[in-house]
Amino acid sequence: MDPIDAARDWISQDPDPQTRDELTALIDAGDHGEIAARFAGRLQFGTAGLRGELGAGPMRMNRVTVARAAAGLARHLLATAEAPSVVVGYDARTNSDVFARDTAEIMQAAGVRAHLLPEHLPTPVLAFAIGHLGASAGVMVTASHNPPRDNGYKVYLADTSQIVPPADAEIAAAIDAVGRVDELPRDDGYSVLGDDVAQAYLDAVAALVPDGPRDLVVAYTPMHGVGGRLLADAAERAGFPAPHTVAEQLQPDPAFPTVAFPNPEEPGAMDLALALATSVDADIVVANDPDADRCAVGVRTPDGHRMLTGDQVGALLAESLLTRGIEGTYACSIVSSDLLGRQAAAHGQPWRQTLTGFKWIGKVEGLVFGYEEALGYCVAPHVARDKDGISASLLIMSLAASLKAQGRTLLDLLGDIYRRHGWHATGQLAVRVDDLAIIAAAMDRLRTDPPTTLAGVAVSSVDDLAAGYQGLPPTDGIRLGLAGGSRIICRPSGTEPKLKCYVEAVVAVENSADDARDAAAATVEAIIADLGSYLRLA
Ligand SMILES: O=P([O-])(O)O[C@H]1O[C@H](COP(=O)(O)O)[C@@H](O)[C@H](O)[C@H]1O
Ligand SMILES: [Mg+2]
Repeated sequence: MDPIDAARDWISQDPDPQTRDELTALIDAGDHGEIAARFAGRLQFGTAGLRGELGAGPMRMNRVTVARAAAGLARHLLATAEAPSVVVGYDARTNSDVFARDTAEIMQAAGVRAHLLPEHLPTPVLAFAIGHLGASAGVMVTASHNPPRDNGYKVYLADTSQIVPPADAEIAAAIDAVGRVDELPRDDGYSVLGDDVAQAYLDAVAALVPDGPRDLVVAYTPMHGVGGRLLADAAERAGFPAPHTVAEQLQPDPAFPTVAFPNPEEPGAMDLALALATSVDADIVVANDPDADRCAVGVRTPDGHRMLTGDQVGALLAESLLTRGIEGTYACSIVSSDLLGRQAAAHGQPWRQTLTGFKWIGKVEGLVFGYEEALGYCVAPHVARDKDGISASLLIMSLAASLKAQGRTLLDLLGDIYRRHGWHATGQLAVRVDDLAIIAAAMDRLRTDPPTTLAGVAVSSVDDLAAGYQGLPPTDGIRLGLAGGSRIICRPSGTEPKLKCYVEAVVAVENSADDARDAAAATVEAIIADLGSYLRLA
C-alpha cells in the first residue's frame, strides 16, 4: 500500500486522538519522508521485546501497535495453551498504563483470562507474578532505560522468561495476521490484582538474604523509575537500615528530568547518586534502572565513590553464592566476562554462555545464577527466570554488610577473586547513531575487512556469530580474538540505535596485583581507542 494510503487507513482505526492528529498533520504537511519511515515495516521483537519511539505508525509504539501485539499474542496463546491466562504489568512511562489496559481488554475479550497489576511496578514483580499465578504468559509495558520518548512491550511465557525463537516468530506471524484494530472485541471484565502479589514477591526476595550482619550505609536511586518503594520495602523486610535515596530521582517521572539517558551505564547518569554517597559517606551505592530489573553498584575508594562494572558485580554475586555452596549452572552472556567460568570451575560447578539478552540466560537448564554485563543478574531462578534489580540489590547489600563486619569491602573481595583467577578488565565502546545504516556498514566492514592488529596486538581469530558460534544460535555479531587472550565482540544493540563493542583483557597476577590490574586496564583502553579509529565512528 502507498504510505499515504496506509497512513489514512491507520488514522481510521486509531483510538488515540493524539497519534491521529500527529499523522494527519504529517499528511497535511506533505512530509512523505517521515510517513514512509513510519510505515516502512513494523516494530520487530528485539533483545527485549518490542521497543521504539512513541508516535503514530507501525514503526512506533502507540495504541494500534499495542492492540495488534495483544491480539496476536492472544491468538498464539489460544493455539498453544489450554485455558490460557496472562498477567499484564506496566511502568510509569508515558502511556504505559494505557497500553497495559488495552492489552488486558483485548486479551480478555479474545478468551485469554487477563490479570492486570494494580499500579506501576518493577518488571521483576511481573515476571514473578507469572509463576505465582500460574499464568501462561506475561506482558510488561516498559522501555526500561531507554530515552523518555520511547516505550516498549516485553513478552514472557509461562516459564517466567522472555520469548525466544521460535515463539517470537510465531507470535510475530500471529500479529501480522491481525486485521483492523477498531474491529477487535474488548472486554473490561479482566481482573485487577491486589497488593498481595507485590507482598508475595517481597516475601520471596527477602527470604533469599542469608542471616548475617545488616549494618551498612547505602546511597540509592531508582532513576525516576518504579523501583524506589519496593526496594525500600525489600530492604526493610530483610532487616537493613533504610537506604539514603536521591530525592530528585525518587518519584516515578516519565520525563526523567535529571538524566539525559536514564541508564546507569550512561556517563553522568550516576552523578547525583555518587554525590549523595559522598555526602552520607555511604559504604556502597545502589541504583536500579527505571523498570528496576537492572542493578548498578558503586563502592567507596580512597579517591571517592565510583561505580563497578556489571562484570564486577556479577563476579561478586557469583562468588558469594559459590562460597555458600549453591550448586547448579552458573551462566552469563558471551559479551560478559569469562571470569564467571573460572569461578564456577574452581567450585566444581558448570558454566554456560548464551547469546545477549536475559531471555537466553533465563532458558539455561539447571540455572542457579545468571548475569550479563549490562547490569542484569538473576540470583534466584525459582523466583523468576529474569533479571531482577531488587533481589540483586539485597544480595549485594548483604555481601557488603558481611564484609564490613570483617573490616573489609566489596573491592577487597574483588581483589581476592582477581588474584586467584587473573585480572579481568572489561570495557565497552558504544556508539549511538541516528542512521541505522551506519551500524550495518560497520558490521559489514568488520566482516569483509577486519582489522589485522589492534593496539599493536595481532588479531588471531575472526568469528562471525551469524554463522553460529560454539553451538549458539546465529546472531548478528563479530568476535575478534587477539594474541595474548584479549577478545572483542561487536554487535548492534537490539534495544537502541547503538553499535556495541565489548572488550576483555586478562592478565595473570604474578608479582603485583596492581601491575596486573594496570596492564589489563591499559590493554582494554588501547584496544577501545584503536577500534574506535578503525570503525571511524567514535
Ligand atoms: O532493557 P532491559 O533493562 O530489559 O535490558 C535489555 O537490554 C539489554 C541490552 O540489550 P542490547 O545490547 O541489545 O541493547 C540486554 O542486555 C538485556 O538482556 C535486555 O533485557
Ligand atoms: Mg530494565
